[in-house]
Amino acid sequence: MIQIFQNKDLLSKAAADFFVQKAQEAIQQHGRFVVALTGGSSPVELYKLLAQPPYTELISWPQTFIFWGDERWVPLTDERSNARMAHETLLDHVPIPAENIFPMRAESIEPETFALLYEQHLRDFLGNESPAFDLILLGMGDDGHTASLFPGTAVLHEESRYVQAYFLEPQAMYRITLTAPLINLAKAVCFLTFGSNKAPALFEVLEGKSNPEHYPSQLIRPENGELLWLVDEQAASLLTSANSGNM
Ligand SMILES: O=C1O[C@H](COP(=O)(O)O)[C@@H](O)[C@H](O)[C@H]1O
Repeated sequence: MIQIFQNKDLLSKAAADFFVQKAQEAIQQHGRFVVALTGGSSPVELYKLLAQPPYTELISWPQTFIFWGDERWVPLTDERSNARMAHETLLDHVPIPAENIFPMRAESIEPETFALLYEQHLRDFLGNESPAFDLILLGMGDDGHTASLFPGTAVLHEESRYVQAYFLEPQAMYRITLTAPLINLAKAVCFLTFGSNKAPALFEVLEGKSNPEHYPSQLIRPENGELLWLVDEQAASLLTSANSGNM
């Protein structure tokens, strides 16, 4: 489902409503809410909203468990860290126990080893049979990447591993990412996409030919879960109206 908003503020409010709804549903159904956060610029407003009333009071933070969809392999204090941004905008301002937060980073360990450990932890935490997050938040880059699933990378072809680390040559840094097979087990996946710079890729992802090698966001198709695209009018400017619902 695609929902189109006049601007980023309305989109972020809708994302906050969706987050609260998924948190309340999950806690009512199985006593906890397990979510993977996204990095980048797209979720900043959402995280700030979740840290404020009325949203923050509608979420049971002690029953909320935070993972990440991807990370830059940099120290948690580095300004490029997705976890640092989430702490600054959200996690440092809500009553969530530190032991409920699982950043994709540890010191004194190789990224590939860390990815294996993170995957094992997720399998233990979510259940090995079908490790399904209650919600995965995603952004989409101007090039159609999502999480750290970048165009032309081998990780796009991953079929069995749920977390992978690899060296991303153009950025000269390691990336850690959930893979498409794990993301597609989620009960709900929500993309946040705004700005005219995203319009060409959004058109290709949603209405272009199947080409996940160039537009990795096309890989995200939850098997049994809900897929929601929250998009602003600028990002949606190239979509046909048949594909969208304006809000
Ligand atoms: O590298 C990344 O980029 C994507 C998209 O970022 P945005 O700034 O366009 O929102 C993001 O979803 C991902 O978490 C991040 O590591």
